[in-house]
Amino acid sequence: MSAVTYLARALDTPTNPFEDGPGALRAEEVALEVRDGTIVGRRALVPGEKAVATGEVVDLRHGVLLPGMVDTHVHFPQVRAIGGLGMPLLDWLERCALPEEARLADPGYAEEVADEFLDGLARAGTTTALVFGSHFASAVDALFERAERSGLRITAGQVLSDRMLRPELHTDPATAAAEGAALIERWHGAAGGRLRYAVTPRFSLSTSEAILRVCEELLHSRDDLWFTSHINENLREISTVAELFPTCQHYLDTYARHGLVGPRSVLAHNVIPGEDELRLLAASGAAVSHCPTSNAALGSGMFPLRRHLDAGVQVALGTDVGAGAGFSMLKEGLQAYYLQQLLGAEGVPLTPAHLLYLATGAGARALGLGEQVGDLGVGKQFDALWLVPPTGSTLDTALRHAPGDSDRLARIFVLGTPADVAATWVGGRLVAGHAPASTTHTPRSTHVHART
Ligand SMILES: Nc1nc2[nH]cnc2c(=O)[nH]1
Ligand SMILES: [Zn+2]
Repeated sequence: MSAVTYLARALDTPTNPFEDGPGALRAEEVALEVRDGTIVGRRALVPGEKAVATGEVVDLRHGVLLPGMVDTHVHFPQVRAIGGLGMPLLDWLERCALPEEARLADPGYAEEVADEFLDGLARAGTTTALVFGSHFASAVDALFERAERSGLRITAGQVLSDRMLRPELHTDPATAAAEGAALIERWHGAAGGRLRYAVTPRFSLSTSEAILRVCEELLHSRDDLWFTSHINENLREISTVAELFPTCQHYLDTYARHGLVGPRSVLAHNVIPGEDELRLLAASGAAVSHCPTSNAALGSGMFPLRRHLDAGVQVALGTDVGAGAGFSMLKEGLQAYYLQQLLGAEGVPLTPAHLLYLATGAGARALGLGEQVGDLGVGKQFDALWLVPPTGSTLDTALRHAPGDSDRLARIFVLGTPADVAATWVGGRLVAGHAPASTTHTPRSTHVHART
């Protein structure tokens, strides 16, 4: 891949606004020089500057460029189950999610769902995702095969359970160990490290000690595998787990005592955590994936962000498709804002910079990719989404009349949808939508040759 210079009105958060304040928002008209997918140069432009670079130039300045979104919790098999409203978690699982997940026993069905799932991520501007896989090894293979072709950065794994779901979703220790080892061997580190494996018990409610011990063996079979599961989402779930694990101090202990909680662990929800669980999460370096639309849809509760931040727990965002309301991380950021507003004095006032960080840099760091992705600085991959709202749309109007950069970003979170994402790149490769034709500037000539 040769060098391309993108001219863009870029918004990103290279530092953490929870530490540096809303000043962490960087809003610049820039020339980003990208070579082999890496941003090798970044130069602020005088607004409206004309011919600015030699070589291939792509002018994106009639839209807004954001870093690619990082979704830290999203279920591959549930894309066709989105929109199941009116039920709390365990009823929703039984009546909405699990019947759909059982259909992925059919490899052809799983392949179709994998395509819809990855397409949904890319169209929403998501470039990196920690994906809750399928109970069926064949479906996990289908997901990784499609993910390899998609160009997206996918960490995923086989979901393991042996009780309380549906018989066809249950496994046994020997099968889980053999299938997990084969999937790790085949996929962990594939596509130049763009694909990684995560050991994934569904949750302790449906995963016995025997399977959690298999998770422990699998996780420690390599030194760089990932771990993800659910925790503390719903009161009935939590009380059931306490009955099933009477010797555990708390829900997190059911994972921690098998060595499953560490710096490469991401736990979804944690809506109703105990103080000792927050302390253990912070001490272990694990991250929590906050899934706002899912928590609201299932009536799970109001995420205690303040308590997580005070305890020093890493927090990132997840869509939790299909309990969540689709692939849009903009919608998750907006819902996170609403939840904290509704918490009043106990809430955390979130500025647009906080929302952008939660949807990009926080997820990158939670997934150990903070050096590679999460913002549009020199040395990072060109993982980006280009927002171009339809002319005359409300977002188009709102952006044209935004009084400042932070307002522009706020309006993107309030009004932006995947339909406004005109293009998505991963490592400089277009993975969704269309980019403008590049023009080639040669140092000698003054005219340019448009290239399709
Ligand atoms: N939101 C959510 N919580 C879960 N806990 C166990 N499985 C699930 C799931 O599929 N979605
Ligand atoms: Zn989930």
